[in-house]
Amino acid sequence: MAVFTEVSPAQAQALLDHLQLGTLSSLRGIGAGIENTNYFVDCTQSDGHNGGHLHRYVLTLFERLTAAQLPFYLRLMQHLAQRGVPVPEPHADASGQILFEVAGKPAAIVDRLHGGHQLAPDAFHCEQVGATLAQMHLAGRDYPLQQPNLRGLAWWEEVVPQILPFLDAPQADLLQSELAYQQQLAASAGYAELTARCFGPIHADLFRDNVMFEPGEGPGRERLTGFFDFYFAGCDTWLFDLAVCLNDWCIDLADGRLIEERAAVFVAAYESVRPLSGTEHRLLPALLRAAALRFWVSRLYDLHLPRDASLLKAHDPRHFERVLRERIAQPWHAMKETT
Ligand SMILES: Nc1ncnc2c1ncn2[C@@H]1O[C@H](COP(=O)(O)OP(=O)(O)O)[C@@H](O)[C@H]1O
Ligand SMILES: N[C@@H](CCOP(=O)(O)O)C(=O)O
Repeated sequence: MAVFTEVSPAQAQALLDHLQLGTLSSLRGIGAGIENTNYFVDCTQSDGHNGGHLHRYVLTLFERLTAAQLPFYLRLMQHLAQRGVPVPEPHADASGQILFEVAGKPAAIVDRLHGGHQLAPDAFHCEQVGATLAQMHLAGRDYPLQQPNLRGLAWWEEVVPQILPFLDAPQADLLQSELAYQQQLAASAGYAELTARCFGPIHADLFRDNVMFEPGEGPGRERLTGFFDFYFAGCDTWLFDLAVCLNDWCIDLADGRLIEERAAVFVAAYESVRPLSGTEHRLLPALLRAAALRFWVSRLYDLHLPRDASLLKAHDPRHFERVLRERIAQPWHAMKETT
């Protein structure tokens, strides 16, 4: 069940009319979401010939985020799309508004990306995600809105004490010691350099299920069509975003081990667009630990302290416990480009 709020064709058409997007031809609820209500919306726009062109959009009704919280995310998508980053662009009305109300919920219409997820990525997929991630970071540098990463250190400090009673002793030790390690890191001169120079809007949740690919030329040459689901975005170090990606795109999901060849390709592609500084190279192992901790904490929190009437289906926290233990036991440095 992922359509939490029903939208009628008349309600969808009213929004399409307001945005001058054409005539509704199909409205289908999307089953995959766990957080918002999403519909695929197809419509035709008359060009005076052949019955018009088909345009494909996604209508999202926000079930958790409020109208006050949404501009940071939606304006970021608009900002990035207008700078050529492949992300769904929210459609604006004649006055420039991009946030509307449908069936009593805040709502937006964005472009539909072509293709589907690649849940078993190879080096070619990682190369494309790495390069596009760096492109996105650079394009976000002049984004004017500010919001911290709401799943960053301050949030870990707030929720770790609430989670600890649910853990066994080795888990509690690991959680506390890793939090202390990350607090020290955040207070270090190297980290201050990252926040001063290598910082901006990040996606912060760019897992395999938040990127689309479509078939390309030749077998195994799928082409990236875009990043989506920006609703954990915030301002943080670019290196944290890279670490989140490496911990999902470049690991063996069975045991959390980093697949070093794939990670090296990912980082090299990223650096082909934005080279990492010496400090970023030095701190990558620590940020890989931070990125593992972030999702271990959120998964523990969602499992043990679900929000009232939560729509979330909790993911398995043990996966990111394994990833964290791996990153501590086997720190990984990307080779620094020397050319
Ligand atoms: N802009 C988009 N283009 C194409 N498909 C999309 C787009 N946005 C969402 N989807 C589809 O809807 C599904 C659910 O979206 P998602 O953002 O993950 O929902 P939720 O936030 O509820 O988890 C995705 O897996 C994807 O198939
Ligand atoms: N990627 C996170 C969960 C975030 O949910 P999403 O489906 O909205 O991306 C995790 O794996 O814990």
